[in-house]
Amino acid sequence: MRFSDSIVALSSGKLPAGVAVVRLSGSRTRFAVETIAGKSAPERTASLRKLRQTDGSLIDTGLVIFFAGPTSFTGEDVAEFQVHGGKAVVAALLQALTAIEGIRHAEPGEFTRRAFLNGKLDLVETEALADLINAETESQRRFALLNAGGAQSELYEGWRRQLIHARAMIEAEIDFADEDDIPGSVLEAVWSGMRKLSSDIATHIDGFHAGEIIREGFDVVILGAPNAGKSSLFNALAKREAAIVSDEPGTTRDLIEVALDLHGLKVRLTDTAGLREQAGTVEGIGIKRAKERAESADLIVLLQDMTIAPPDIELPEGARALRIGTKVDLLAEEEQGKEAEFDLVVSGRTGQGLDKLLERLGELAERAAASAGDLLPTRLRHMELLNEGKAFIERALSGTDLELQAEDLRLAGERLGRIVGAVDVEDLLDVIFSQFCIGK
Ligand SMILES: Nc1nc2c(c(=O)[nH]1)N(C=O)[C@@H](CNc1ccc(C(=O)N[C@@H](CCC(=O)O)C(=O)O)cc1)CN2
Ligand SMILES: Nc1nc2c(ncn2[C@@H]2O[C@H](COP(=O)(O)OP(=O)(O)OP(=O)(O)O)[C@@H](O)[C@H]2O)c(=O)[nH]1
Ligand SMILES: [Mg+2]
Repeated sequence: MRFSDSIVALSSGKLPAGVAVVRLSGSRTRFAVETIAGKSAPERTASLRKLRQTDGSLIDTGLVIFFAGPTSFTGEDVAEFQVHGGKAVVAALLQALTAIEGIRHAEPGEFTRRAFLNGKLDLVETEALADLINAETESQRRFALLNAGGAQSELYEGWRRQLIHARAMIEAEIDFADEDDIPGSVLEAVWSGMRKLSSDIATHIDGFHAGEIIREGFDVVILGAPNAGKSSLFNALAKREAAIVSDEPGTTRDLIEVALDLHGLKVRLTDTAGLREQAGTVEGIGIKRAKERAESADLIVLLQDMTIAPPDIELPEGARALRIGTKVDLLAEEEQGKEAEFDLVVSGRTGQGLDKLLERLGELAERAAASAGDLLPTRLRHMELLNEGKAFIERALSGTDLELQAEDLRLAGERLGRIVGAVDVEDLLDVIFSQFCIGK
């Protein structure tokens, strides 16, 4: 595919920085390198050059790398200028490049969009590349890298090939039905293959939440009566004073969230308003939010002040909870039998039990998350298409008319093709590429 404009952007991060990478892609690339760097640059080799404005004045001395299309990231001619990472240096270089006819600033994700349109990446790999750039934890990085390398795409392409093969077998049966040279067992094998495929897709779909835990984080909500010590524990785990602590019951009203990295997994921890019946308007809203938030949590950490009688707190049905006794530092020696009533006891004041709690949270997150090599749907977009595809396979399986059954398998394959972008996806591209930053 040939685009009329060449595009340029700062591809490295926030300035000032040690070094900045300015990337250029498109048919004007060779000319731009000759203009700015004085002469052409050798392919895929860094050369140190004086970079100049069109009037001959020096912008910076930097490294230039040229990648000839189609064997480049975008599939077009690409050049990179690695310059000193000053704001004015980069501004002057971008100014000089965009002053060249046919070169303009890139839009967010536009380099990757060109890579996709030139067949360098499919849609699932593109989404995984966005995840890789946003990865903050080890598990996010490994998961994204696997899919950016095409593992998830290969799974879907394999399923699509099976569907195409099954259709071919059915078409042959339709065409030669009276010739008796296609044994009946061929169709039997086709349908048993489709039953297996449908169940493989179902298993794959079931893994979505495990993948979501890697991508979005394991969702832990702290609940308890007012003054139970929720915010104190929350701050101690977050290692900063993110929430206000006071001896006044009803201090916290809004949901407050921090992200922790436990065992290489993202864990989202939310502090909430203390649950009680008698509360003012604002506190009442906070309590409603706390309850709603708890409904969708992966884990509830239920806190109870060990020095007072246990309040009556109802957890959402089917919720997984850890019961934590707080303020253990205030417990008299003769009361220590109480500890047996809890999964763990802690003190936000002395720090007792915090390491154990973090360890437990990490273990539970690990258990709920997918393991590194698992292939899972990573977007609701995939889930919708997988569900639709599976429904078509099931309709084919329960059908009786070979023509209609073959058509259902075609529709199923079309849905899988939409996931990787092998069939018309024009309508999706803007959504997907807008996830990227400029320069990618
Ligand atoms: N300086 C720099 N570092 C970078 C990138 C970049 O664009 N520039 N990348 C950008 O994201 C990543 C590396 N990804 C890349 C992927 C493909 C090609 C490429 O030239 N592909 C050709 C040739 C492949 C080959 O020779 O093996 C191709 O696919 O045809 C380059 C970088 C990470 N590091
Ligand atoms: N001794 C002792 N005091 C604690 C401990 N944890 C909290 N406190 C005290 O208990 C009071 C309430 O603590 P918070 O952390 O604000 O309690 P909360 O559960 O967030 O309360 P609300 O936001 O009002 O629902 C404060 O005075 C804290 O200093 C603890 O482990 N030991
Ligand atoms: Mg609080």
